[in-house]
Amino acid sequence: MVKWGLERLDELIILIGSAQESHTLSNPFTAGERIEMIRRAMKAEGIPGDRYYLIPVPDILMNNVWAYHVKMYVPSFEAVIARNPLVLRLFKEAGSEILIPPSFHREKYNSTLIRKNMITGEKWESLVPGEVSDFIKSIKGDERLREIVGTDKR
Ligand SMILES: Nc1ncnc2c1ncn2[C@@H]1O[C@H](COP(=O)(O)OP(=O)(O)OP(=O)(O)O)[C@@H](O)[C@H]1O
Ligand SMILES: NC(=O)c1ccc[n+]([C@@H]2O[C@H](COP(=O)(O)O)[C@@H](O)[C@H]2O)c1
Repeated sequence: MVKWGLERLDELIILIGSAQESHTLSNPFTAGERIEMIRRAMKAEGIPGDRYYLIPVPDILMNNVWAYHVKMYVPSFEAVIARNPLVLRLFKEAGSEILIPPSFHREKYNSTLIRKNMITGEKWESLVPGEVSDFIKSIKGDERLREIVGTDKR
């Protein structure tokens, strides 16, 4: 998605959504850990640090004003790249230009599936960049997820 975006725009602002969350089943990693994963993956792909910003944005209770809440955290932007239907709707309603990237093997590159495999002990490493699996293992992230769901036997 990043490469697709950088073919169309000079710089990307990558939002770290639900930034207040960590240690949950759907968001096991802190915003800071997610920043490290993305930076490592970008470096490995040779994407220069001056072509993207990483900005953590916490959730709010009011969907209707979320796009304006995001705008408060980021520099001005030309277009929004997203596939999530709620994200697209909220930015469209707030008047932003929308770019929808294609789905790149979404059947396997899918965070819910990757977390499920971490929990059940199936292979997940090949579904993320090598630098990201190394980082997750270095912080024992897969163990953390198993503990969160209570399946860690120790
Ligand atoms: N293979 C892909 N091709 C296109 N877009 C993708 C792909 N994988 C992820 N995305 C987009 O990147 C964003 C993050 O997806 P990701 O699966 O990491 O987390 P998510 O949407 O929060 O899902 P989950 O609820 O499974 O954690 C989404 O907007 C998604 O549409
Ligand atoms: N009301 C809100 O806080 C609100 C609304 C829409 C999306 N979001 C966030 O935007 C992100 C969307 O993520 P994906 O594009 O990865 O599906 C999530 O972190 C989600 O929580 C938040």
